[in-house]
Amino acid sequence: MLTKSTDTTLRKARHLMVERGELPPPELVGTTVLQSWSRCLNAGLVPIGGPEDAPCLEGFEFARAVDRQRLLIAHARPVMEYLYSQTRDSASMVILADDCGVLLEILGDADFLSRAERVSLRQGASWLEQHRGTSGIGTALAVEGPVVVHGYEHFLERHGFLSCAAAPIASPNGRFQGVLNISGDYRARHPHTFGFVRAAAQMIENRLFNALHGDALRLRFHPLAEGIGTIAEGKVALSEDGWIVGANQAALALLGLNPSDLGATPVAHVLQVYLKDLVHWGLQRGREPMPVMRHTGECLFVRVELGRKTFQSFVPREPEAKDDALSALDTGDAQMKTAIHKARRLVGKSIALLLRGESGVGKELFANAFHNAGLRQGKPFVAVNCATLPESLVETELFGYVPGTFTGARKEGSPGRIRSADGGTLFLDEIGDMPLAQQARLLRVLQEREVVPVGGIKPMPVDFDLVCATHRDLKAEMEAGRFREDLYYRINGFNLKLPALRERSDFDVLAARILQEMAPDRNVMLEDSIAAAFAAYAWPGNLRQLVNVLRTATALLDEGENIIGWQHLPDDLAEELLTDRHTAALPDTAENLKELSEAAVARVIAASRGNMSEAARRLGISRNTLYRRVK
Ligand SMILES: Nc1ncnc2c1ncn2[C@@H]1O[C@H](COP(=O)(O)OP(=O)(O)OP(=O)(O)O)[C@@H](O)[C@H]1O
Repeated sequence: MLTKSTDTTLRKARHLMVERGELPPPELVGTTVLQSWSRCLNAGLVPIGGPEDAPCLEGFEFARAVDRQRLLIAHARPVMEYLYSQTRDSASMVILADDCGVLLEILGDADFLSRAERVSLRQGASWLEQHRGTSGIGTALAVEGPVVVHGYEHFLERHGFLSCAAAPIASPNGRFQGVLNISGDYRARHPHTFGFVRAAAQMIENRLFNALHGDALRLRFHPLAEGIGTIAEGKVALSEDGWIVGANQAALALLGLNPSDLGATPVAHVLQVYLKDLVHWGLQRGREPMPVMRHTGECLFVRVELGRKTFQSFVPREPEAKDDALSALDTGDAQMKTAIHKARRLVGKSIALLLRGESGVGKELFANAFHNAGLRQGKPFVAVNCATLPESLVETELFGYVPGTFTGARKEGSPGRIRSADGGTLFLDEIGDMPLAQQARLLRVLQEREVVPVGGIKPMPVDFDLVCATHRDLKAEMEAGRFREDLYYRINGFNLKLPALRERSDFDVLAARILQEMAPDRNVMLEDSIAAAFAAYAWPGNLRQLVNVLRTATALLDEGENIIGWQHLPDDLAEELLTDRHTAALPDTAENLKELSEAAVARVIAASRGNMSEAARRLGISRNTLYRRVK
């Protein structure tokens, strides 16, 4: 608290106190100083003369005091060094004292330090009011707030050459842990010192808070959204089950709590909000402040900061056998497993996901599963194929338009696909095919999180998770100048490559699962020779091609029939399969070729339903040769 006295009134006030032993009237000296003088007189201190016999810790006792405040010292030291660098050569010193007023650390100019030494401003000395009268450190501890004590406001006459600015440092548990103080020659008093000290004390408090609660879920709040991040913001740390375990002074005041309430108050007792809602908000909205009502009816704006512990305890950890939408895509292939595992870790983190992979590998299905595995499940999943949109329509389709923008447009305008994804997930398939002009516009949307519809001027806020997909090499597209570099980095928060079907090791399980989904009551299976041919086939159209083939074959099954044979396959595919031309990765050793050719012969015989003449014809060899081969 700043004092109000001038030199003249202060001289009068001191005269009354020193000469007559009376407390001066409040108009002569500030209340803080007056009350401090009163405490000093009550403690039996005499303002003039008197021996310098106040306590000073030394040796083991001082070492113990330092040890008790190791954390405070470690976090205060860098801040003190910064303060000192700002006040160097100004006949002053920066002091850290503990909660008992014992000076722990001192940085200062050599000349001033020796003057200060003479009045016991040295390590180990206690500067509690009852020991050394009114002073920055002692009075800040007594009033539990920041103070300036200037010149002869100090109770003891011999401290009159000092000007002190001090601010208490609260611990992350809401109690006072120490004091930061700058003392200098009173003639060199600088008006900014007080603000400096208060800000520095808060820096130390923040460092302590983060050191103790950095892993926990933290809330930063203020009655005004703009107040978050300022010196006046409240800050609390929550335990994994939602109890308030740490708070700064502002938080205690804003929530009407005492330090003893910490560890004994669930957040839901002071704020009308559930823990899970705070976590969901943090996951979905990041730094955006959440309006939350106090039980007393006032509104606070709360920024949720999710620490490491939050992710471990609130967000389901990556269970291997998790039953979510992504797990449905796991049919045993190691590459897919890895992709699913990685994607699951990204769920709910608002990181733009870029899916790479050949056409038809299931990128859209994967994106949809990613959406459904997260907290945006139930919100829109909007897929846009950038390759199939006519260039002239890309803009209006994506960004929407305002009424009356062009002839033939809908009277009421259109929100566009991006705004339709608000709250959910936007999936931009074949992003590599988006025209350059629209890339620039999309980039703005992603940066600003706002859409300006075609023909409009008013930006509309949007909130969505972004998943993009491409079968193109976007880096090559960038180098060729067809894809914007800045957009590439925006959409590529994390990229995942989905394997081509021919690279997958789980063909049989995958095919069986697709058949099961297509005809849940029929137990449809592939004839063995077909299963073998399918497993070896290159599947240029990937899952899309496989799904189509299986759907057609299932449709061609007679009633009561449940085995898909060669007759259920389209001719062109059967031929491809039989000629082996498109089989995947042919092994190159003679032995493997022999095995392969035997397998092919066996397949053709099976496809010919054991009819050797037909098999020989299909293979282009005589019946006798065929018989020799199969002997
Ligand atoms: N695991 C799966 N199970 C069943 N069907 C699947 C699976 N994966 C993909 N499909 C089907 O394959 C087809 C192609 O999938 P999708 O459209 O997701 O692939 P894509 O890679 O996005 O294709 P493109 O890049 O050419 O648009 C879809 O009909 C989809 O339903």
